[in-house]
Amino acid sequence: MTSHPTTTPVIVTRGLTRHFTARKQTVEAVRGLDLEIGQGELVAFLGPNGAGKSTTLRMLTTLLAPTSGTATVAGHDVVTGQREVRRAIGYVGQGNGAGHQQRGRDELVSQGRAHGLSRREAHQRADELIDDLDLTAVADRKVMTLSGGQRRRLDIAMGLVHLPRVLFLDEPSTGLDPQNRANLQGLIERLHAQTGSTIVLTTHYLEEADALAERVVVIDHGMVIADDSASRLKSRLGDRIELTFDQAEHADRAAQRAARIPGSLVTRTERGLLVRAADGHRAAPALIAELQTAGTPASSIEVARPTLDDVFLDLTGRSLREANESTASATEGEAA
Ligand SMILES: Nc1ncnc2c1ncn2[C@@H]1O[C@H](COP(=O)(O)OP(=O)(O)OP(=O)(O)O)[C@@H](O)[C@H]1O
Repeated sequence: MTSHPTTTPVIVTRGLTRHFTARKQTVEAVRGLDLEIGQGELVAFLGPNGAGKSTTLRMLTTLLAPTSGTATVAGHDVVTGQREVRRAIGYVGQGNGAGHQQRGRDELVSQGRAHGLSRREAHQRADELIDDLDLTAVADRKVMTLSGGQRRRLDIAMGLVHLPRVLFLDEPSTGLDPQNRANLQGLIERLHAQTGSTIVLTTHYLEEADALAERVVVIDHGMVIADDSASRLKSRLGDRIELTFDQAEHADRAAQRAARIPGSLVTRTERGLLVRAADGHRAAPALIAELQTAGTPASSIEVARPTLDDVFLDLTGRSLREANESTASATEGEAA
């Protein structure tokens, strides 16, 4: 289940663990993470709220010390080589990094100066980033007047000022509308292609992990439960063919026929059959034709390619979409 980087690892964790104790209760936020991420990979940590994604990121960015285990980033230990790690990385947290009253351009220049660039270099770098992150029209406005999407782009620009080898983005598109989310994803892909730097982001959006990441590390209850490309994770599960029949004996005969589809897994349902097969979408037309010829036609058929939510459901017995929705409504309830 684990995919190994083909390039030199830039992030390595061994048994990385973090516990929190609050009101005499211990929360095992991250439980023994073993990961290797290669130079230039674009990786998404995907998991429901509270899975341990941010805690992992905060340990990798030296903001939080591990309870046990080790992690190295760009060859430096996150505990003993904090300063070196910080120099090698950019980190964009969930909050906004730029000051509200400042202009975006000034914030970028100050950030460059803080990283040791000369005034001229800092201005030059700010210009480049404003261009790269589509901020030209708004760079001279006060940060507080920017839209959510524009602020996220400015935050990412802030994280990139010092040309980091590794960029960490904690839930970059949370709170953005679908259009801005899509724009931001396009931008992250473009940055990755342009700079070749390693990008690690956390998300609980299935579509985002699917569309963006070359590698999806699925985290649940503080542990890695799957680690591969989205397409491989899904293809292992197989397409889903759902057939319904007017007569039970037709379904019986169809089950025998469907069992001959290579690698298929056939289950009887109340009204028919559920078939899982790697190339189900290709096998389905022949199956329908055969059932028709045999005089046992299906009354309806639905073919669906698996989603990452199906993968999560298969691994945990829970839907990630529902897990997120229930946490969101619980949080709204608390806030009310
Ligand atoms: N400072 C803290 N004190 C106590 N518990 C904490 C603290 N930080 C995180 N936790 C707990 O650790 C667990 C993992 O939290 P974490 O923020 O890493 O999850 P996450 O996967 O990033 O979730 P989200 O998508 O909501 O950001 C949760 O149960 C959370 O409540």
